[in-house]
Amino acid sequence: MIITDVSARVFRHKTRRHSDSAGHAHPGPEHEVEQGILTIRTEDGNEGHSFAPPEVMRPHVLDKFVRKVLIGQDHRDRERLWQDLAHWQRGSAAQLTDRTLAVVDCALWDLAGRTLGQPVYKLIGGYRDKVRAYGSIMCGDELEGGLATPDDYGRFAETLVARGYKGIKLHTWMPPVSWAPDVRMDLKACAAVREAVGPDISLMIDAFHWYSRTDALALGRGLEKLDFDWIEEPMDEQSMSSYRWLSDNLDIPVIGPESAAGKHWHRAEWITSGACDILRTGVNDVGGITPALKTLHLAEAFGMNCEVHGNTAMNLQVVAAVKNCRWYERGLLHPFLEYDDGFDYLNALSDPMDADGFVHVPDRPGLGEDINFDHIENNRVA
Ligand SMILES: O=C(O)[C@H](O)[C@@H](O)[C@@H](O)C(=O)NO
Ligand SMILES: [Mg+2]
Repeated sequence: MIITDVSARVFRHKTRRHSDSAGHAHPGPEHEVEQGILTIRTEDGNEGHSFAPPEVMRPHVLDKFVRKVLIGQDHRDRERLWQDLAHWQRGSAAQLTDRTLAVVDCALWDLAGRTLGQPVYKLIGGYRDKVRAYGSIMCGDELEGGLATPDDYGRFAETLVARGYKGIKLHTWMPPVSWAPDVRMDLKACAAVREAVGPDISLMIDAFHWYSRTDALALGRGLEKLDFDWIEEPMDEQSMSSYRWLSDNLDIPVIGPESAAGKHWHRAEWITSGACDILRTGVNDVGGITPALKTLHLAEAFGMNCEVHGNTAMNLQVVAAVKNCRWYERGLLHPFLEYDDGFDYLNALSDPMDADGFVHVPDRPGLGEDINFDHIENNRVA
């Protein structure tokens, strides 16, 4: 049970996903990128693993903070280990981030599951073994036949419904797209999708994240006419009062915060201030599975749903362990990419979806990732 080692490996894998200057993903030519895998090992030889960008588990962070908290401790004491790391953030000169807390917490949950031969959601307390997915479309682009026009979105939405999705979220056009942002174009894309899929598919938007209050209001009013289920991150989430103002002035549910710092503590303030109608959390956004569960349970106490941000095994395990979350966010999707091809460092998809749009939680232990360790060793860079 005692943790004896915490290590990071960095390896290369191939992908066609590229990040733009705002960090949003778009398709491009196949290239190699670096990925990190954190491994926590105990005295009896059991291991837990979690993936994250290499900088999140760089030597300085592991040496100065993570190893000092974990080594010699009982790996089952996840709550205390998480609290100890979270308390060290204040005095870490901003070097110990929520993303590092997340990868450590996820590796500890994976370790617990692999040690006991159980999936994480069963350790938490399972609620379901499959969950409806919404297709989360990439931000718009200027690629011919990609997501360059409202009709492109409409055509792609038709293919997603044919694949089985019963919900679709549009990330619309944002800079560095040359003419973005544009509320009218956002609404044209949303109208094209509603026209293409009909009234029975749930639709949501995740818009340009820095609209003014009046632009966000105009967008929301337009979406109400298209019967969208929620409006997400149309303004800077650091202005909670702007979201309270928007929620007061719109009928369409406002969801958030996704990217605002402050973990479950700040999300409690969003609830009590009336800044959102649906809460939002994400394993990477709040520092792990442990605080993501705290956020979901907080929302439940207020009679609210809380939607979980992002795909990947760790978010699926959390969604499978709660009732007050309608969807699993499956993406990001684009006409030029085949999401079901997965990654070359995993032997199987962590979020397989059936023809009815249900994602089935893998019955594998821990986070449920079928890791290709040969690929990792054969492509190591550190
Ligand atoms: O901002 C991004 O990187 C993407 O939009 C990403 O966070 C996306 O997954 C999202 O916002 N989902 O809600
Ligand atoms: Mg979002």
